Amino acid sequence: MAVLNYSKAVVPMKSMNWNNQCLTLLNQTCLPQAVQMIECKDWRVVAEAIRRLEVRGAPAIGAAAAFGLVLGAYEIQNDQGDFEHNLRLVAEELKETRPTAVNLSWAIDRMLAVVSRLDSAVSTGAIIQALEEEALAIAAEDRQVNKRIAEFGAALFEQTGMSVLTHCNAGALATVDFGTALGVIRQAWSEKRISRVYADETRPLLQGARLTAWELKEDNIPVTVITDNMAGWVMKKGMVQAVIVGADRIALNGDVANKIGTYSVAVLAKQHHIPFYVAAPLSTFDFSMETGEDIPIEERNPEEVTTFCGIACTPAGVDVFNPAFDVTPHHLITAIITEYGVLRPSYRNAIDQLKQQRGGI
Ligand SMILES: CSC[C@@H](O)[C@@H](O)C(=O)COP(=O)(O)O
Repeated sequence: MAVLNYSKAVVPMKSMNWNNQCLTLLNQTCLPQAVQMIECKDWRVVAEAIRRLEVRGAPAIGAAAAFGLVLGAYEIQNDQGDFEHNLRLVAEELKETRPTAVNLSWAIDRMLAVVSRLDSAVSTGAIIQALEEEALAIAAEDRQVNKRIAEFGAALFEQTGMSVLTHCNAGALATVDFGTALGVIRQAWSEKRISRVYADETRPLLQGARLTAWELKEDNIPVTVITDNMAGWVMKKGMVQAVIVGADRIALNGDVANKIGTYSVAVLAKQHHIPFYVAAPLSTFDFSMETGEDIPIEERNPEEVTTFCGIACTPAGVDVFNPAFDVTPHHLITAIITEYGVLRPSYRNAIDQLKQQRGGI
């Protein structure tokens, strides 16, 4: 694995780049202290980067895994045995890197569907080319989708100069570019509808304090970082007029899995009569899941909780519970902003209507 350190001036704020059979990832575990790129020429490096959260955020891990599969295809092209069978083994390993964000399996399934559609007589080289084109399409579409989400979402902020609260990081880093919740914020800021963002620090891995604050500062959007336990007081004092977050998986009834702590923020927003918005592309919807009850919740290494910046902050050997996500029930969600428009309760009906309009999804 090659690691490159960049000066700030030459880094476009994009989470990844594909060039000449190499996926370059902006290493998010190093931010904000260092801007470091990881060069992935082996699909296993991509898989490890997803596991370690070097690349993270639902749409970003989907796109990274798609490029990972292309790297896998290049590697196995001269192997003994059936190419498609071996490709599916790589696909399975990539899919298993993180369980909650459905964009990961969505992207891998979309890649495999390309292979299934091709004539069986087609050469391995042509299959790889088709896979590479599909991965590039997934990445390119992500930006366009986020721009559409941003336009629909910004219109929800009807006054000028509003303050909003966000949790975790649903920005350019968490997508290929621009972001979902932070995309809406970027757009609303440019239209002067939003004047300040409160960023929950988002324990245990500080995606809010490290990543959201970094992105917003780079864009000169005023941001105030608060610790997670301050959100209620900030709402009580009337300091925020809306909450907007991203999502990792949305069930048919509108239940939303997102970074641990999102549920608490939604409960607080309800108590303070503050609208709670979710911004997510259709690739984050899991149409096979009736409710959020069935969404698999990733549990991560206890060390993420027992240490802070590498220093032990609990007694050795203490029991730890470390779910990376929680599920916010649909009744706490004011609206879900997608690239096809704003969905309002009942989400089941709204999703059905969307399906009908699009002739299936
Ligand atoms: C547009 S990103 C939406 C979500 O993926 C994001 O809010 C989130 O929960 C990310 O969790 P992470 O564990 O950092 O991958």
